[in-house]
Amino acid sequence: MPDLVLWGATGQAKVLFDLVHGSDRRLVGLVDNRDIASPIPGVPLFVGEAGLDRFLHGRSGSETLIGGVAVGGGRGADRLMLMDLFKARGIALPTFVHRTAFTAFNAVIGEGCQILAQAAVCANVTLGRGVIVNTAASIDHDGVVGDGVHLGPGARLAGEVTVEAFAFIGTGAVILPRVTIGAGAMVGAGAVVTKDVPAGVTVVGNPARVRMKEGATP
Ligand SMILES: CC(=O)SCCNC(=O)CCNC(=O)[C@H](O)C(C)(C)COP(=O)(O)OP(=O)(O)OC[C@H]1O[C@@H](n2cnc3c(N)ncnc32)[C@H](O)[C@@H]1OP(=O)(O)O
Repeated sequence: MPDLVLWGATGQAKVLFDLVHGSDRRLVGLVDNRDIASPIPGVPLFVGEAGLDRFLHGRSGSETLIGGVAVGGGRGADRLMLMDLFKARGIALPTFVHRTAFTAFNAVIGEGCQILAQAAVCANVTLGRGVIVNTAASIDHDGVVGDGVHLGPGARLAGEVTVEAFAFIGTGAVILPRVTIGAGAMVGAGAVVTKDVPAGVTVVGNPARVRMKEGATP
């Protein structure tokens, strides 16, 4: 039975703990940059990289150690950086797929992805590294989703949608067919995106429009 260590001790850690519950993976440690109480009874929390190294040195037994990064929101770049930090210590990064999720036989799923309860990753979809497909989110046929993207709960991508690296699609957003969401863009919860979204901007509403910061000139 592999032992699992998670970086991140917030809601996403609770979700991944539930995902592995009853499986052959056993959560044995949490790491977080903050010195907080462990949110999971009986699972110790270690603080920062130094804490991770203390945890590793204190381990006994021969169980394989695997890692997961429980960092959600729009923090895809942090997620990939923390994955690399685990890899540098020889900790493998499996993909987590909830038992109720659907993944097509020909979907290509990158290292360290998290596909949560009732999510759907459909035919010919490609996911990069460290992608979160949150609860009941779906990516229809031929979707291409870049590294570190997060699709929030219930987000719906129609066919042939592209989401570039580190974009964050909010809860319940809908992306129409063949649209491209640019790198690092943020799609607000509930938005309906009908046209391509440039890199780095935030869009909200139906139809989705770029949200201007106060004082910004259009
Ligand atoms: C399991 C999980 O929970 S995973 C996490 C999932 N998280 C999400 O889905 C969150 C997605 N985030 C959002 O939708 C955010 O509201 C954002 C990114 C669009 C905007 O966030 P902020 O920049 O902090 O905006 P802020 O809350 O200050 O609101 C600014 C204005 O935009 C409006 N607004 C904010 N979000 C939205 C939205 N999704 N749709 C329409 N309008 C919105 C606000 O009402 C406010 O309007 P006002 O100025 O007229 O009062």
